[in-house]
Amino acid sequence: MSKVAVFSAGSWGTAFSIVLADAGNDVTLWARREELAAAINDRHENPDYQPGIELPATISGTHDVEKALRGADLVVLATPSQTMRENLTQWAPYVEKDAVFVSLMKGVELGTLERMSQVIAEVTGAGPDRIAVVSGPNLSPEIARREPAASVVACEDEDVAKMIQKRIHSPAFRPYTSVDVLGCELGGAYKNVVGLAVGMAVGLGFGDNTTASVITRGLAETARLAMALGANPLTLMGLAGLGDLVATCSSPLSRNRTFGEKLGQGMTTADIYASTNQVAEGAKSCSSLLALADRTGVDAPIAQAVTAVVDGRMTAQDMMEAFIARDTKAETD
Ligand SMILES: NC(=O)C1=CN([C@@H]2O[C@H](COP(=O)(O)OP(=O)(O)OC[C@H]3O[C@@H](n4cnc5c(N)ncnc54)[C@H](O)[C@@H]3O)[C@@H](O)[C@H]2O)C=CC1
Ligand SMILES: O=C(CO)COP(=O)(O)O
Repeated sequence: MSKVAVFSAGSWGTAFSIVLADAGNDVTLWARREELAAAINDRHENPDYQPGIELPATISGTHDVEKALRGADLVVLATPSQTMRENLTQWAPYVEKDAVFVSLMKGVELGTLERMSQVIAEVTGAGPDRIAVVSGPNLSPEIARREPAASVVACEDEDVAKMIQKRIHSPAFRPYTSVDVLGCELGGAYKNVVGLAVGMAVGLGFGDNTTASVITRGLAETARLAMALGANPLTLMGLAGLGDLVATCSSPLSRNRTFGEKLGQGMTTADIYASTNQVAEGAKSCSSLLALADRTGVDAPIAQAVTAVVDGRMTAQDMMEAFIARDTKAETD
């Protein structure tokens, strides 16, 4: 059986470990806390992030980095994007020589404005044939319950994408291949920002016309930036673009949409952070995506307004009014 190391035992790392185990892999799930690794081994459950879900026997927990990585030919990364560089710098010396990295993360690093595949390349020196991303409409509680879903595995080397596709195709999880790593990563990161804006509209009490308008203009904004940076426009119409955008913006399970809803109801960013232990990537990546759009010369009104609300410089109500009042233009400009 092939061994996969998964870092770490949060919501998505745990749910994806179930996919990997169901697809026939031997999974070692690394947990930051020893007690959580012990619960995974003793109770076959992750009580903190996927409570009530029985984990397959082929998933074992560990707090030992070296043990997790020994013999693993796939290294799956699912930590918050903003800590990845620091985390991977510590883990990289223990990674097997030819192991392939699979990023599940949906964020853009603050400061460097790098996508996660770029951070992985920089920290480890791995080439594009050893770096893949998996992205799509994959809300982790539904995946953990084995509800049917599809996703995209992207790698610049199509043969590697195909190899990973086989390794993660389970009875409930259907992966498609792509070579458009950039398009998949930007789709995944941007949908979180749009999810925040949609959540704000919901929190303000607005209905489906408002949310559909924000979702659609959000897709236009995502596509504008992604295409300017060289992505395939069809990627944005696919599972890692439209698919994930729809899932995130329509589901109360989305942490980004929920974060936005709380902002819409008048909570401050600091209060929302204090109320959850789970990551809402868009609250950080809104400003890195905005900076990336500025650097690329692309208009990004949603990222701009969401950043202002998250930073406490604008209210959600003012954001919605500003969207409507913007200079009018052609839809496809
Ligand atoms: N939960 C979901 O439905 C999905 C999440 N993702 C993406 O996966 C990534 C991880 O998200 P989740 O698992 O949902 O987050 P989470 O908040 O549920 O779990 C985060 C994990 O990272 C660990 N962690 C937190 N801070 C850390 C640090 N400083 N150093 C090392 N580890 C740290 C936590 O202990 C936990 O194991 C994010 O980029 C997210 O956008 C992608 C698809 C689906
Ligand atoms: O990426 C996700 C679904 O595909 C999860 O969304 P949230 O991070 O908003 O919960």
